[in-house]
Amino acid sequence: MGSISHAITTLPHCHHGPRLSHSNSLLITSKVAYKHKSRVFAALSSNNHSFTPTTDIDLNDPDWKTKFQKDFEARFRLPHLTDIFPHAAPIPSTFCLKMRTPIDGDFPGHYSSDEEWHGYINNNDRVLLKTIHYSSPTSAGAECIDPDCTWVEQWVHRAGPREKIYFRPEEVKAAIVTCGGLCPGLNDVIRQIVITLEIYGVKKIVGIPFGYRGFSDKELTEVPLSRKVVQNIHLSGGSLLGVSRGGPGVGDIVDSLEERGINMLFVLGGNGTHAGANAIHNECRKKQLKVSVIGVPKTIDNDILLMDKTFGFDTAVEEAQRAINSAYIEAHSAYHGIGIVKLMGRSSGFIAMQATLSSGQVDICLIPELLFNLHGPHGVLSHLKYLLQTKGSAVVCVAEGAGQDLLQKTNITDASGNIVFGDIGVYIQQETKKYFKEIGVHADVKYIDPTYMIRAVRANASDGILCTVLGQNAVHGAFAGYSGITVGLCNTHYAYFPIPEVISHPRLVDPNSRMWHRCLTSTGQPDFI
Ligand SMILES: Nc1ncnc2c1ncn2[C@@H]1O[C@H](COP(=O)(O)OP(=O)(O)OP(=O)(O)O)[C@@H](O)[C@H]1O
Ligand SMILES: O=P(O)(O)OC[C@H]1O[C@](O)(CO)[C@@H](O)[C@@H]1O
Ligand SMILES: [Mg+2]
Repeated sequence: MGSISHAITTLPHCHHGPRLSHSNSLLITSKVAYKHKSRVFAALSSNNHSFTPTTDIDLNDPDWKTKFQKDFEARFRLPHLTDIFPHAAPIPSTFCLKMRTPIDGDFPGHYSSDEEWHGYINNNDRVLLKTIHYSSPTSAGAECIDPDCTWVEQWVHRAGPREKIYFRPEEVKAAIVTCGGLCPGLNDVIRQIVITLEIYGVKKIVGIPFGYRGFSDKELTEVPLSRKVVQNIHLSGGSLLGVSRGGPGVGDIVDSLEERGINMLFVLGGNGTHAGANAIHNECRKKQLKVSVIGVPKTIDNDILLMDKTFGFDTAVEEAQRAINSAYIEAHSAYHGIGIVKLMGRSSGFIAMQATLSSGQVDICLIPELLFNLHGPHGVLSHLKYLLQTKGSAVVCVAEGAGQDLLQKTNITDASGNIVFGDIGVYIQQETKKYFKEIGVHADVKYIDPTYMIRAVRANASDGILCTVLGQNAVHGAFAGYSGITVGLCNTHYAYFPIPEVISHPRLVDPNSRMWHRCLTSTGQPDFI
């Protein structure tokens, strides 16, 4: 490890660099990381496509790179039904776009396939996880494994239809469940899963109402799904099936799967939902059940690791523009106007950052990843005073998880165990009013909280496409025999990931990334510390 500490001591210090908020230090798990926490955080943990090795790397070992890649390949290997059913025999895929006239009746021994069709993905196809070769750990947003930033290819599995499948469509009962909070695009994904299942020839498709709770609540009954039922559901926001937090334990869910005869489960949700999906997958394995559990990441917060973005995020950013623009108009039209907009983002400030970048109307963007002071000579309030003096008005965009250290802890959790935050938007509004009154400067403060309005809208065009492809790939993954996996966009391609790899911690905005620097360039804000 000597070489690492040498490299780290030669790193230049950024005098105006951002102070990382407390949550970031929790992410540092690798041996490499102990040496220089904040830099390695930037190098390994938070970026789009970074990851932290589970095993220690001995960089003095001349073979470290090969070992690293072997470890990586093993970690990203997709769990498959043949792991527990080694003799499971595949059949030719029933998914073929060349001969797609559905066969009437009940599968008379042959499926609509065409051996000449070349539309399949080979199991050995891979997508490159990281595409930038950083030449120095000091490069903005650098993700390096060793001090020389050695180029190490990291490949993940390409998503899509396989030539051989491990389920006979007539033996499939597929279920879809949507959990957690709402997110634009849920209906688009449900719709596409149903449509694709039907193309494979599946007839039994159901929706589980109101998240995992639908597995245990006897009052709630399965929703039969078909192309006809889902045809137009993407035209509205929300979830056809309903969502919930909390609910039954994994054992009860798996018992319910068995009782209902469900052997394909599509789970749409965020970190918590995916943790649940992985536990369901593991329990099914333990009980030797031939069930495929496939996740589709759903979070407007965009806090799932390794993916370009999650569905609903683009729509959220777009919708946030309306609130920011209103805040700007209000602030700009008032004498010494200050507009404050709170956006979602429990631990990740992606919506606030991107909405700020996109609007061009924000002067101060506050995210959970970075500590800030409200009061004091370098605090937000003193900068607001400066903005009123120089520009006449100001707009603040704050993520809901930002500045929680400034608020009284609530010690309240929701049904899923997530901490209920104090309202940072209201707090900033109140403190701003108080501050300007105290210093005798007029300020007209307007506060906008559009959070639930943003989450409830239907997906925009770009999310509509993302949802469509994710939904289709979820079904391809299940028929291919995988389980305990999720699907995501990776450098513009679609990939399958083992669930634990994408939820080991929430993906965060990297304060050393170019994107955050661009945001700072756009707002012109200082560090508030
Ligand atoms: N570690 C876990 N293991 C098993 N199930 C979990 C776990 N964490 C959460 N769940 C279950 O997953 C469901 C959704 O969790 P949660 O409310 O945290 O939403 P989420 O999937 O993270 O989505 P969101 O992004 O909206 O927060 C709940 O029903 C919850 O009980
Ligand atoms: O009020 P609810 O349903 O708990 O949802 C709020 C949470 O949902 C999220 O949008 C994640 O889905 C977070 O940003 C937010 O904290
Ligand atoms: Mg969550």
